[in-house]
Amino acid sequence: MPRQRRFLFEVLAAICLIAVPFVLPYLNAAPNTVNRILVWGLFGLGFDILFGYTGLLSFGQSAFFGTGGFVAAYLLTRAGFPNVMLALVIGMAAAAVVGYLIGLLALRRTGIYFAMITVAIAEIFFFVEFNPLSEWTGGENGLPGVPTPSLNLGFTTLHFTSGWSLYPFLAFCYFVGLVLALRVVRSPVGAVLVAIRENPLRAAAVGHNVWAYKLTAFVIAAAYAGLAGGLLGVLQGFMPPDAFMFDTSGQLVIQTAIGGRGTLVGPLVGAAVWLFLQDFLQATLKLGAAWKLVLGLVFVLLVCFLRQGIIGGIKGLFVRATTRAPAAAEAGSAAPQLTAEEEQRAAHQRVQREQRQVAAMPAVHHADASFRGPILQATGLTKRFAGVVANEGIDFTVRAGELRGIIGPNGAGKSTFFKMLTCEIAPTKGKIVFEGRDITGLGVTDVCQLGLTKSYQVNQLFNRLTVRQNVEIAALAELRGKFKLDLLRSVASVPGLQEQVEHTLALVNLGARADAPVSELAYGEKRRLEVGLALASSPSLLLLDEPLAGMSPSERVETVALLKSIAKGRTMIIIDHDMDALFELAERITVLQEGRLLVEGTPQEIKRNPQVQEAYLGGIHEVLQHEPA
Ligand SMILES: Nc1ncnc2c1ncn2[C@@H]1O[C@H](COP(=O)(O)OP(=O)(O)OP(=O)(O)O)[C@@H](O)[C@H]1O
Repeated sequence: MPRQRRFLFEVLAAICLIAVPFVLPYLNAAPNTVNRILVWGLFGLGFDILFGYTGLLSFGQSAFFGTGGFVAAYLLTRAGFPNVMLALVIGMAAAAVVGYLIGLLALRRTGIYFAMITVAIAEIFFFVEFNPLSEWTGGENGLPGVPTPSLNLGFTTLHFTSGWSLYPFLAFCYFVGLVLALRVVRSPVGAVLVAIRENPLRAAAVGHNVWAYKLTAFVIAAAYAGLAGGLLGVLQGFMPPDAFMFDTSGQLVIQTAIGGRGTLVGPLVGAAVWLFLQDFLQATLKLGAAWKLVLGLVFVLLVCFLRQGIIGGIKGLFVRATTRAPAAAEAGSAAPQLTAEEEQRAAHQRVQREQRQVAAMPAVHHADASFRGPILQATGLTKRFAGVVANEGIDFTVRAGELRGIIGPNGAGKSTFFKMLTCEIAPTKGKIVFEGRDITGLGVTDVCQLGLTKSYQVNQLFNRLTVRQNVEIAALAELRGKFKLDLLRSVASVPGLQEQVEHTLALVNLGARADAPVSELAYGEKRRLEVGLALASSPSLLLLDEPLAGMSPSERVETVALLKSIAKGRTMIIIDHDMDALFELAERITVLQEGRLLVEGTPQEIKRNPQVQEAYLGGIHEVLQHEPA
């Protein structure tokens, strides 16, 4: 969200919050219900950062809601603490600390296992609150007598007691929470959280410390939950034991799904639907306990017909309307249809234009200028998977500035070799030295940060983001390091980011497609973006795993031309099955066969090598075909 739009959104949110006590009483809305919606909305802001933005579905938020609530309530009711606001902040901090400790444990697992751990944690907290800690928490009686806040302005004191009188205090807390959450999701940290939701493997491979960022989201969500828990006690004048109940976590998940995840205000809207419907079904229609049945049906219908939730659905309609309008305008002034020949000429001119642009740009490099030896040296590299020997005793050296090709029949162990070089998997035996440093046993993130990365054989993109956002994610890792808590700055204000993104887009010839979502790209464009993600981290050694795989002949021509221009001033290793392309591109070729290094040499030597022809027996033709006449 650009800065002006975010500011407009904040002003609109403030106006809505101010208008509520003037409008809703005319609609017979109970102030207590409105206040509860704000508390749940605040609770949901943190949860949405965790679930909607980072993709971590936690069923354990009640643990933090209860912790914050009971710590604040205990201070105010039993410890004689005089300041309500400070007690709320201490409760929030306690929930954040507990969130940090629980996160250390829960984030060791992903997906359903993570969700299961959070369920167990919620249950443990519920048990602890009712049993060993009941003396402090009041057990099933909770903690009565929680005071309401007041604000001394010097000349007068404002008392926020109950109903509409408490509303301004809660609305202010929600507004501050919303503004901070908006800052977080628009910050570089927010961009990385979305990348983790979309493709954690690639987020780690481009150099982000995925685990640390997940922990950050977990702690933020716990802090919001803690503050909301404290406010619940203030709102009710009593801290209820059910704050810790699993139902609380479940209700939060459902409200977020109803309102729309990944929207921040979705949980507030979901809470409004839930609580107004509850009031209406129970108080007006007198349905008694059956209100949950009706609410359940509403939830099922919403999930079936409005999968993105209410706000998500509205947002979708808005995006469709605003993207259709320029498309219609473009259609009105559509360029005349080109013939195939004209299209080919245009493509050729485009490549030449991009190459000229690239040549004019300074190459951004990660390389250690003081380093003089071979850039990469692998010794005795071996990988065994149970009974399968994928690589065996490979010795391999690449000098700085070289463009090396790797070929080998299917299953020869090429991709496994790349995975070991980038530390995606650990070798069973052997050693890897990069720029004079032993990197054996490091992780893929650290190695990328050192300047060694790869593009994948099967695209690993951030599919629901635009081309520009994809490249930004990779560039952010290079510019900010693997972990940085710049939570309150905007992505656009990261120094050097825009230059690096534009440079990379030009390198892979995607400048014109920068704002297109990945899902709208042609296959060849996706392959180029795959290379772009690796390039955006300015590696000193770039590995490309089958960059031409699956491309049409014209896409191959275009991409080979791009690879040539990318290769200038870089060190690259390319695996591909396209012999023509590789013999044209590489200075030296390494041939793998059955996991071992068969031979190494110039393209001419490799073409003539009888061992290579033998290795490609099934494809002997293929190698011979490329012999000069
Ligand atoms: N995770 C794994 N578990 C078990 N075996 C594996 C694993 N990864 C690779 N292999 C095996 O290791 C061998 C080498 O596989 P690898 O993918 O490295 O070959 P490749 O030369 O890249 O093949 P292709 O050209 O088809 O991509 C194959 O026999 C493969 O089945």
